[in-house]
Amino acid sequence: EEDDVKVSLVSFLRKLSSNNSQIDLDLRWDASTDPCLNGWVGVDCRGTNSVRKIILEGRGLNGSIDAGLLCKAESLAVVSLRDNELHGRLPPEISNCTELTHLYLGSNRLSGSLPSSLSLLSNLKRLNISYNNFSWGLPQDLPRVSGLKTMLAQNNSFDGSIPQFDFSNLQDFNVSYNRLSGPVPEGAHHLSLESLMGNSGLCGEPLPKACPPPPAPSPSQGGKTKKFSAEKVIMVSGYIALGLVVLLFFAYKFVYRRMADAKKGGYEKKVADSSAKSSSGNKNTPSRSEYSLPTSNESAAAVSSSLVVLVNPTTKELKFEDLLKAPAELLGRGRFGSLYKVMLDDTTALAVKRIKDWAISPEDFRKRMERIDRVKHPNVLSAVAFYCSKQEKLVVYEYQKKGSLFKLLRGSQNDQAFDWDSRLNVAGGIADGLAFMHQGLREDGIGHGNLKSSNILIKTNMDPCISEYGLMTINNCQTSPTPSDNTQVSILKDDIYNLGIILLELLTGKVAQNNGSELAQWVNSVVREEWTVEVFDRTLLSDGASEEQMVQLLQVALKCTNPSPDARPSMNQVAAMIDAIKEEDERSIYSEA
Ligand SMILES: Nc1ncnc2c1ncn2[C@@H]1O[C@H](COP(=O)(O)OP(=O)(O)OP(=O)(O)O)[C@@H](O)[C@H]1O
Repeated sequence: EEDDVKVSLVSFLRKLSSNNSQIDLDLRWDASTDPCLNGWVGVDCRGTNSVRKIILEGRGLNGSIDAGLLCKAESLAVVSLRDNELHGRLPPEISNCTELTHLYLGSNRLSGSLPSSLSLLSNLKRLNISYNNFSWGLPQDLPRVSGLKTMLAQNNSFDGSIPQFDFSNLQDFNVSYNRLSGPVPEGAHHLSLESLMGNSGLCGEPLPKACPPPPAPSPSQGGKTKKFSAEKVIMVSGYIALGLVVLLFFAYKFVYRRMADAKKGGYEKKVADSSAKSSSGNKNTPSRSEYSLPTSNESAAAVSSSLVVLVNPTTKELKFEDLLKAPAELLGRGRFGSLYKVMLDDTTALAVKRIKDWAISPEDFRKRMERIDRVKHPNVLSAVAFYCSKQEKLVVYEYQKKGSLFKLLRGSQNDQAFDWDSRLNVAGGIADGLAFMHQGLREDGIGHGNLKSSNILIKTNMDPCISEYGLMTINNCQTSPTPSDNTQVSILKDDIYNLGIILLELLTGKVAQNNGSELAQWVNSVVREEWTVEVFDRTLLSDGASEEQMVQLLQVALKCTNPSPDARPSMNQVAAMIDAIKEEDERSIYSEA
């Protein structure tokens, strides 16, 4: 019996590592020894012969899960295989692990449908399958697992509707960035937007899009809805646009009233007539014009609450009302604000960042934005315009249709090509842009402040361009573990740390979570063990990318992510180091030729 379990677990690991004997050696799983007494790495026992936990996180496992073999260890309660490169399905035999309470499979490449037998795991408390490629519907009888407290399924390709969970019992729930559709279930209306967004077909509270009126019966009982018809897509985007216009309108009215109230010391009853005419305002120079908002003249806040246009994206000059009127779509909502795609006309798309909770005065904000606008680099996205009032801060950029580096990296996990030359070019471009900005804005102490792969956009020629420069100060955000005693310096040191994390993402093909410290720790631990090659994205190695250059870039990344801010290089030095690697690259191409 017991031997059976050992043999099964060893075979399970073989399949998990796709027969990588080095991993077998490292983990010391050996059927002739005892998992509980002989220290099988990643295995935890209760007593002597009952395996309770198997934790194999971030070990570069790239095989598949044989749940039949795994669940021979019947007493298993915790299984965590997250942050690997596992592919294939989650087999239905997972239900043989009847004692399972925690199943963590996040950040792998698992695909196919989730087995409906999951709902037989009656002890399951925490399920995390986020950041995989699972598709089809979420099992509709999953809510049968009555003790479920965590259900994280974000960033997959699930379609169909959201099952009727007992939401009052769920502590963590996230199904964002899938292809779910239909109404948000009753009982889920109190959930945060973050846990549902990124599903273009979902409607109802808390999403901005209302559901169409009844007769339409709730779609997809079986959870296997087909793709939307073109008609539906058009209808759905119509609703989003409408919802947003209404939302922005009310936001604007709210902001205006609050300002009017403030001006009157809060005593006088507000008499603001928000139907005030849309005055086109006092036009100044064509390159930099300020438009008064449609507030009544008595409002002294008119100067601060104005749309400042920095460049003209179209022949006609942009007005705040144009933004309000145009169809818009919520692209994302981060910790620091939301981003809307606004279609000015058929050809002009803008990205409007609405910054949340930034205690900066409108005047300081205006100065800051204008200061940043004076330092221009091809790898840094300049703002088209910005709007500021006491409550509302918007920054308008040109929409970049190729999307972000984050998206590109995730795509490359799904076998979309992102070769070494392009990655090196992206790395160099980001460093050049940042070095230029750091130099130009050093005295003002303006750094990027929120550097991460989703804020690196990819131009049509595959060059990177850095978005949202300077929208964070050390006070409203701290992304890296840099102590903030000298804030001016530390925001720049923060950027360098974050660039290091982006370099690690480019090298490993893995997407960092939170501030990337886990990714950095993992890379450091592998490098310490002298298994450096193990950290690199396998697709790069199999493409024949230069290992020497990858090691060189890795060294730059590790310098940038040094836990001690003072030990990190300056952005100029980073740019120079990457340049040197690139030059060598070019030389090697020539010599081969
Ligand atoms: N100008 C743009 N053009 C196209 N896509 C953009 C543009 N700016 C941002 N995006 C993309 O829109 C999505 C949402 O952006 P948002 O800035 O809200 O997210 P975030 O960067 O994850 O969060 P935050 O910046 O608030 O920390 C991201 O995937 C981002 O890459």
